[in-house]
Amino acid sequence: MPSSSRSAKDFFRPLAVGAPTPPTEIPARPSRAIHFFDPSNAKMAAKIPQMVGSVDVLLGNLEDAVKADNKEAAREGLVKIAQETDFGPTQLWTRINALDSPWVLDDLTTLVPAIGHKLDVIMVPKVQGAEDIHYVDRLLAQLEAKAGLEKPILVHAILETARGVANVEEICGASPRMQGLSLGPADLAADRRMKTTRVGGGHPGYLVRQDPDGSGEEAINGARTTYQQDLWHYTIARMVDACAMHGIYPYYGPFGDIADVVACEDQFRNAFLLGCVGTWSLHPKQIAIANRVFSPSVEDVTHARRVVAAMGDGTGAVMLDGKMEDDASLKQCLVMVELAEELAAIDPDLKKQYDAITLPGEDA
Ligand SMILES: CC(=O)SCCNC(=O)CCNC(=O)[C@H](O)C(C)(C)COP(=O)(O)OP(=O)(O)OC[C@H]1O[C@@H](n2cnc3c(N)ncnc32)[C@H](O)[C@@H]1OP(=O)(O)O
Ligand SMILES: O=CC(=O)O
Ligand SMILES: [Mg+2]
Repeated sequence: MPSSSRSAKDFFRPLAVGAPTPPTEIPARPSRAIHFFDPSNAKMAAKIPQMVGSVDVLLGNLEDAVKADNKEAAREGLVKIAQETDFGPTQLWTRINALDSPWVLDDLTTLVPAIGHKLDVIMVPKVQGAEDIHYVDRLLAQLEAKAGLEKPILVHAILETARGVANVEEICGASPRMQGLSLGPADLAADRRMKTTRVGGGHPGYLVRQDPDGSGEEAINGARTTYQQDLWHYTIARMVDACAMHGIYPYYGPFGDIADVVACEDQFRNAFLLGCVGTWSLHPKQIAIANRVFSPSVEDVTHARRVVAAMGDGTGAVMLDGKMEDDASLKQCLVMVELAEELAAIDPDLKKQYDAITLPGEDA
């Protein structure tokens, strides 16, 4: 039973007469990169139609990073772009302003009637608890009913306050519209009073140091290897569990050091390995990084397919390359194979690479 004040029998009922029926399952649509753009920035906005098809999600950002004086222009700009663009296979998302801001009500009451039929997901920032999702859920149902929408708009929460992290499970289970969660490391760091000044990524001061080679002062002050740690491990791990428990999807968030494409790739990969399905892209050059990292490698898909083939009916244990494989490793391999199939369906380059895989005993 979802963690909600609604009873199980009411959970999937529309919250307004005439609103579309909420989904009982959230589709696993590829969303490796959620690419942010400011619809009030003419140069950026002009690039959006050409980006369709090259990125899984285009997100018109209305919140932080849009100047207060441009909030209305951003909202109107998004309406125009959405109305004039055929998004084909690319999803259209928006990030609305915070629920306590002076702009959010107009965001929702403008966007849903104007472009609700094109909006796949609304990202809600600074979500503190289930009550925030309940508010958006009801308002969306009312607006969808009024606009005559047939498909419910999904909701994505950014986890970027200490209270939000403490309430992560109830947020994920607050509505059948919940599509997923993103980490908001910049706001979260501020809210937690962390002593960082960056937008995501690691910090050279957050480390562990190799033990001294002996007990004297010389050993203590001598050369000792240090290992930088991931500041976001705890929060991402909590997000992944909460999302998996509720059948929704976790994402890393922003990586603000646009020039450092290497550390960006590392941060994205940590999130991918822990269970995230995608990340944000703030600059066009981060899209290729996200697409690469959040697509299983040909080597991993090859191995996964070999395990699937070796495991026959999926039970028991077999040896492959000197390693034991059984029902549980098979399940991990199926995650990889299914993801590869989903991505191949929308990415012709990946499809070519995955289709070229041949297993021992198969014809090339
Ligand atoms: C903590 C958070 O809330 S994170 C989420 C909020 N932040 C954002 O959404 C930031 C989005 N990104 C941006 O605003 C910009 O990319 C910035 C400010 C980071 C860098 O912008 P610039 O200094 O203009 O980058 P740069 O000069 O490399 O841009 C190259 C080209 O790409 C365009 N471009 C830059 N970012 C984007 C983008 N996100 N989408 C589309 N086009 C973009 C620029 O307009 C420029 O176009 P041009 O060649 O026609 O002049
Ligand atoms: O909104 C994102 C963040 O890091 O804050
Ligand atoms: Mg934020």
